[in-house]
Amino acid sequence: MAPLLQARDIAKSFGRTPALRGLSLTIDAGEVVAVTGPSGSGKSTLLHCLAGITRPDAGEVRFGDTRLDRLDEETRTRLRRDNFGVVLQFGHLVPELTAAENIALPLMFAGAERRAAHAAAVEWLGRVGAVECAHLRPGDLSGGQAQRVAVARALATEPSVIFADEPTGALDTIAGEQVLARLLDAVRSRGTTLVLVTHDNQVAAYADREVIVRDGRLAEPAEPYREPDATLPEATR
Ligand SMILES: Nc1ncnc2c1ncn2[C@@H]1O[C@H](COP(=O)(O)OP(=O)(O)OP(=O)(O)O)[C@@H](O)[C@H]1O
Repeated sequence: MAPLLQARDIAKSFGRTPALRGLSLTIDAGEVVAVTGPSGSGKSTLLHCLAGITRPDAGEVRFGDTRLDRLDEETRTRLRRDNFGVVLQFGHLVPELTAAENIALPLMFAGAERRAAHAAAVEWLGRVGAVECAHLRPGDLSGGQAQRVAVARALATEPSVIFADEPTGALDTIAGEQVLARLLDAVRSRGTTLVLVTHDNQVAAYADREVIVRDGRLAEPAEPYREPDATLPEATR
């Protein structure tokens, strides 16, 4: 399968603080990849580079055949809007708009007429189990409801990749599991690629693959493959 997202040897510093120090990662279409690692190791910076939000200081980032790191701001923004969905730790919904309007907004940016966008928004709220929230404003939603709305908003434009940065990090276990289950159901049934930053091993366990970031690089697998000890009898190897 052709890789959908590729980072090759990317580096990024903030002032004198190196966040990424030569990291390479390839993600195939339809993969669910969990990005884990210690606090401050560079997970969010990696996500932002892959999503074309941050431009790395060095290295390459590809989405399909397109070099994201070479695009100008305007083209990158358009590409992001057409292809990527983002879910952050605290939904980042527009407080003045209802849940349905929050979801309808990106659909209208993408060219949908208001009434059709609203109907689609309500349908998406149904799919994430939050249809009762349609007319509520973010201030009246629970944390779990707000994250479901944020998930619905990210999914509604039918992006090929969803980038999620600690999407359940602010929720209790049960609410977090429900949000995650809806997100995973939706991406798996549509073949959407999901890049999920999490510090939670239980969340990472739902992914097809876990990559660990340490000090701005990918860590070696925790338990690298070891050759069986040839001096032992076969049955005990
Ligand atoms: N906008 C910024 N300005 C200055 N320093 C930054 C900025 N973003 C990240 N950094 C620094 O870069 C390093 C990596 O940060 P990053 O947020 O990518 O790590 P992380 O693994 O996602 O951390 P956490 O799990 O705590 O969210 C840290 O030292 C951080 O302080």
